[in-house]
Amino acid sequence: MTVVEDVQTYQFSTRLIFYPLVLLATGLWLLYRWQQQSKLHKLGNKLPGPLALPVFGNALLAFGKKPEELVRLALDYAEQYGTVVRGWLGSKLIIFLSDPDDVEVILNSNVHIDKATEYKYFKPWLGEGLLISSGEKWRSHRKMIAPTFHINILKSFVDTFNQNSKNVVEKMKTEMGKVFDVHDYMSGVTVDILLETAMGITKETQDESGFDYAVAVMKMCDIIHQRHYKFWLRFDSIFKLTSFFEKQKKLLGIIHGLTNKVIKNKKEKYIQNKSKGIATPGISETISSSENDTGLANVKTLADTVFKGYRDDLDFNDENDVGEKKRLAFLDLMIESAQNGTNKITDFEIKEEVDTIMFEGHDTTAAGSSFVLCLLGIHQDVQARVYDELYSIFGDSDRPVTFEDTLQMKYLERVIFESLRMYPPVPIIARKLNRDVKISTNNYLLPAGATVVIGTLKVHRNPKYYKNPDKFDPDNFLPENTQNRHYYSYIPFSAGPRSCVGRKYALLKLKVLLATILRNFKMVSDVTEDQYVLQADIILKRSDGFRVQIEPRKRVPSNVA
Ligand code: HEM
Repeated sequence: MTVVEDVQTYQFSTRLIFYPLVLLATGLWLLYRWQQQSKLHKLGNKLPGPLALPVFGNALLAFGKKPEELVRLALDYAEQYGTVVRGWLGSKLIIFLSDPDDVEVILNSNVHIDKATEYKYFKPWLGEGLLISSGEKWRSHRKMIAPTFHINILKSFVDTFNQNSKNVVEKMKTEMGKVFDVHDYMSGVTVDILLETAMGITKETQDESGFDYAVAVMKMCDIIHQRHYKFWLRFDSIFKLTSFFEKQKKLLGIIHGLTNKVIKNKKEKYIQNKSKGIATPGISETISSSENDTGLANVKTLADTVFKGYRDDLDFNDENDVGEKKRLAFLDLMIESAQNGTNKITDFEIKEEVDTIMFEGHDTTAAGSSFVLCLLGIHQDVQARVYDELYSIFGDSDRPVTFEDTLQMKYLERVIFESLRMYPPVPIIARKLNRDVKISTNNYLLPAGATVVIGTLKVHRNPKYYKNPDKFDPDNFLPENTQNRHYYSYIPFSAGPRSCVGRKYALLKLKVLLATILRNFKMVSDVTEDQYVLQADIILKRSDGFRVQIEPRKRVPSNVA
């Protein structure tokens, strides 16, 4: 090659690189200028938050971080910038809120009820079930599903809660004297309970697939969580090229395998019964009359005070009980509605709702109960008080828990509430703003198009509402401390029209399950709370594992033991 040819080749390859680079830089600059002019950016940039880079925004802050490091990062920013923090994920505006007044504006609204676009990663798994759906579909399904967790239906579940709690106690006995992860046991038992209660699948027709299901759910949550904070995984085209996609396919095979089997069994049973002229058994009649006999109708629980200001449909459902309706458990109602056309729901929609309830109904309570057991292992004085309360109700008897007993478990209830305060199983709630909204902090105007993220963990640790917010203290829920507290300073179940439909189910189940475990075992833990490594997955977990030990419980008051 001659020198002239050399120079020509060099000039040609330089142009080949130079011009596309200029074009790309101009494109990015124009995009940046356009972003700066838009209303979303103008209003977004008035909010406090870390310095954002052109085009990337703050996306690189999460780069290379492990899930457990993200909790610390989020809390540090909240510390630095206050109760309103803005972040840019590229051109996407994310606003973190943690002041109860601001939280109330969003959660108590009938306008800002659409879930953030980030929930779309759940779609291959949950479809458009209640957790994700919006508009008329959400409204009509919520109206149908919320009453299936009516208090009268829940009372009929108490025997099943007892039986399964006893089963898990038997299984846990094999761990005596060892350090073990109690979450494994709580996952298994909460899946079994859901299958038997909400889904109406009897023990005889269950197999071991419940545990595989629970493990698959945990792994699926991890993939979805990674898609939230690793921005390149947000693009389906890139995600499909990664190993996560293949893993997700396998996990969904296990998860949907179980839910499809559950629906198929139930449907076959319904059709069989129908051909024999047998109607699906309802629930209300027997329960309403037994409740009146014991005079329990007016007994108020801590939940009645704490959640009074939530203004959701759960209390309305209970207080406006006509008493004569035939009540059906969740899946019975879905199947019957689809078969006889009383409520408009297709087979595909039933599947979406079954997947949603199976997930929301087990993983949350598995985390909730595991946190309580670990905390009691640390706070022996609190555990002794819980045990004494249980002893005063049951003495040394081994009898099962009744619904009436649960109404007397006042201290255990405070312990559960305090644990849900410090370690809320659902650590964030995210909404998409379809309209501009003014919040009370500095009268900020949050623009339509932004994603609002409510950091429950932060809301629950506000020193204005909790004297020692980082200290585990069940007395935070003494009547004198709850009476005048801002309702939205405690939102483990969210609040307003999109609050958790399973709240009452969860609290009743937790009482029966925990009471049974604590009547049989003393929890011990040598891990202190400041050693917990929290992982703000979809569900809050300890990435160091829920490690505890158990000792056999002597059935005598704690000061005699
Ligand atoms: C300790 C246990 C539980 C906690 C802490 C909890 C918490 C929550 C929270 C915070 C939400 C709102 C989520 C959001 O807006 O992104 C929610 C929604 C929901 N939960 Fe729960 N939950 C629990 C147990 C249950 C149970 C046992 C069930 C069912 C059996 C259930 C079913 C649902 C459903 C279907 C929704 C969606 C409601 C809607 O959007 O209309 N949850 N839960």
